[in-house]
Amino acid sequence: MTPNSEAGSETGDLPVADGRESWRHLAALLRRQAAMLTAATVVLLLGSATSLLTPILLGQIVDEVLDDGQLVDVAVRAGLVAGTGALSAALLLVGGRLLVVCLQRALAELREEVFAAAVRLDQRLVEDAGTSDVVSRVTGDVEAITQSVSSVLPRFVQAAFVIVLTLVGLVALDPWLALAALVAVPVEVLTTMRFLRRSRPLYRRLRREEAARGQTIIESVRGSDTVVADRAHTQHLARISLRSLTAVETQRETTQARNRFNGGLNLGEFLGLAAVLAVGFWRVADAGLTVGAVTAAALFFHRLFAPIGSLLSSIDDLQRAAAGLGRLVGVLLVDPDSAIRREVADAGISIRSLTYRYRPDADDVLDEISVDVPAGGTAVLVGASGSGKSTLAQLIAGVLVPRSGEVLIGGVPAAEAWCGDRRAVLLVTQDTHLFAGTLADNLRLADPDASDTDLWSALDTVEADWAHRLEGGLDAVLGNDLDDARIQQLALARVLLADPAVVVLDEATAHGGVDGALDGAVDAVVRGRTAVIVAHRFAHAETADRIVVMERGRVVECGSHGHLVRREGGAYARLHAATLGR
Ligand SMILES: Nc1ncnc2c1ncn2[C@@H]1O[C@H](COP(=O)(O)OP(=O)(O)OP(=O)(O)O)[C@@H](O)[C@H]1O
Repeated sequence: MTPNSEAGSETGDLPVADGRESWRHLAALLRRQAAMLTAATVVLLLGSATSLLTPILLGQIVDEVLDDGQLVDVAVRAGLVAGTGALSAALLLVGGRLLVVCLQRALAELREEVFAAAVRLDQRLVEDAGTSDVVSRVTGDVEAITQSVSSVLPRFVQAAFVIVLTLVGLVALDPWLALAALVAVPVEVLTTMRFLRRSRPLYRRLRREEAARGQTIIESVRGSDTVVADRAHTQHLARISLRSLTAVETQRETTQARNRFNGGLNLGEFLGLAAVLAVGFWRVADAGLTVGAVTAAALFFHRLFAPIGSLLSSIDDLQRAAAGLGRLVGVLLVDPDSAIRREVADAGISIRSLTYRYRPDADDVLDEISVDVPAGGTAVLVGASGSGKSTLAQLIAGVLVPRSGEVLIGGVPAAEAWCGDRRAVLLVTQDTHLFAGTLADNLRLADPDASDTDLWSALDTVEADWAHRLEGGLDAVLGNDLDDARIQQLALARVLLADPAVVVLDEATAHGGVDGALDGAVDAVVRGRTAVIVAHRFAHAETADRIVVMERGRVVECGSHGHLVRREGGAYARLHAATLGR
């Protein structure tokens, strides 16, 4: 990973690309749209050039009127003003649209790359940085860039073209008038430099603070059970308020900076226009310049200001987009292959003195856990909601990495455990997700090389009889009408296809309902592997090698069903009795 130059300590370690890195990436994406980009540039240049004719024609109309010219000449020129105005508007519209299309295409590619990289990120890095940091990059930052790409950038490019061509026109009309117009330049430059110096760090701070606020909200919602149990509403609300207030305060500072910037721009415009009119007065009196020419120059200058204002105020949005781009490209800087792979000796699980907290400043949710599951054995985790079962399951699956103690699969840390070219351990949760595509697409995520026969065999093993009734079979496009239990069956079929040595099922049968419709599928998936099952019912506990009973992040009992259920007053016996009594 490249060093993180921008991410603050508050949001951990996800890198942010610097300007050069972001530009290099953007340029590579734009090169793929070279033809359309060239067409857009040519059309925009033509549109800007055509728009220059309007002030010249209006100046000529002024001279015609002052010289008592023919009405028909005035009318012809007025017609030309309307015609060139319409042509210029049409060209600028078409050029702007072309530009938006190629920028949107480039952005779509970037978004796909970033999304693909985000889902491959090391979970520990994501947790350290704060989940909401990743989420805000693929949502808020993408939104800031999309907005710039769709409206700000085309406006910026158009404005830049109009400014350059208008300056050329002004010099051609009368160099003294062009010189007078330059009075505005130092005011504009100083105002802009001051604004850039002030706003750049402000925008970055704002994005960080918004991410931190999002993270606090996510944590409070995720841990709502504990918040309610500990009666910690007030503290959590206070933390959210504090983070929100900090972000609002920074937002206020950015608005203030922007207002000062706009005031500076207006002052520059006033000084420049006054100078052009004063010099124009002198040039008409002493150098024989026509009133029409000075009118054209004043209009040129005035016209210059709309694009200058638009260009300079676009800088504001472009900076926000640039900050977002740096954060997006930063996700691409994380090397997904940096994860260490180590071959496991066998499929046994060994957990030693494991303690875990989600954030360095949070409380421990697991405390000194030590459990062994021999290769091929099954352990069932039971306990009240919030006791830490899912956290332990994720640590065993290597999705989370211990902060203290160890979780070993076949002698190597779970997150680094591989069997040949596959991960040694796989986690299935109750979060059912159907991926867009066909039945085969949903299954081949686990093994892209699986044959149709392999897919049918996996489906039959998890008792997914419904798949045979689908029109189109494996090529049937799956839709929202597939219920959660069926989607869960697909997840279990994927385990068979991925064929890991160790499987962790976190409430993976929850959608099977109380009658245990998925129990047969789970038995099939567990057969021949080491398994850890987080159970919401006791179906698998009765046949498991060992049951691990958890309370408030600790293991309070461990043993077989027969042994634990007979322990009078024991935690498992109580849970079991409570479930039967339901
Ligand atoms: N991503 C997270 N960030 C912060 N805290 C979390 C996160 N996930 C869980 N927690 C907290 O960790 C503690 C243990 O939660 P965990 O989900 O592991 O328990 P559980 O026994 O699986 O509960 P349930 O049966 O309700 O799923 C709880 O206090 C929970 O609020």
